[in-house]
Amino acid sequence: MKTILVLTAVEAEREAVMRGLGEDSRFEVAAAGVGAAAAAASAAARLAVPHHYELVVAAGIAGGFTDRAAVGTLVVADHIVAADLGAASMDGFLSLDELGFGSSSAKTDIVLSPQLASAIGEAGLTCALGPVLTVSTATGTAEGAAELKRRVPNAAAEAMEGYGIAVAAKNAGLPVLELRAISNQVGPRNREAWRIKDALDALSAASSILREVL
Ligand SMILES: O=C(O)c1cccc(C(=O)CC[C@H]2O[C@@H](n3cnc4c(=O)[nH]cnc43)[C@H](O)[C@@H]2O)c1
Repeated sequence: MKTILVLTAVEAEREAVMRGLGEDSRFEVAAAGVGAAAAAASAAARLAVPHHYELVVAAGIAGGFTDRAAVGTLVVADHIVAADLGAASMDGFLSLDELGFGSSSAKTDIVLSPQLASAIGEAGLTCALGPVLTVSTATGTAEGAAELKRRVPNAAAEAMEGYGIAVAAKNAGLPVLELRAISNQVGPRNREAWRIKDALDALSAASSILREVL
């Protein structure tokens, strides 16, 4: 039996995922640190063990785009997009793809992602299936949110680790999923409005469904 690696950013998210998964020896859950670099380094080090893993899951809380994901709801990524990785120009942002340096978008598992989103919905929770952006700087203004929507019009959420985990998974030849619970809206920064406990509770509930689906 192979192992499913679940990576969160911080310990509170790891504990929330563990609460949902319960005692299931198929899963290894670790807090990798905040940001794509920490997440990629941790994922790559773990995935260096040959033939041990079958799937990698990025999980945690996230900001939701107001038209796609409200606070307390869930998002499953169909694509993971490094939305601020590229170059600024007089004509606007240029992605890695436009620069000819590869792709800033990674596709998540084409079967499991919609299955997980549907199962979460059938359990009575609200779940969107759509692009989850990976950013180095959390958005803090309405203009910033609008610019990200220009780059990825159907973006559902933004977080800070997914693309790093997706690159490590791809390099190891493994599929990837991203599961996010929405703690705040993407837009003007208002840390007091973040509903972290609600999001962590939603993450636990969704992790329990993840266990059933896999
Ligand atoms: O303060 C706490 O108790 C606490 C508990 C759990 C998690 C946190 C975090 O701050 C986690 C940071 C993590 O969350 C993602 N995130 C959440 N909202 C956004 C956002 O609007 N934009 C970008 N990232 C967001 C991100 O992946 C961070 O790594 C605190």
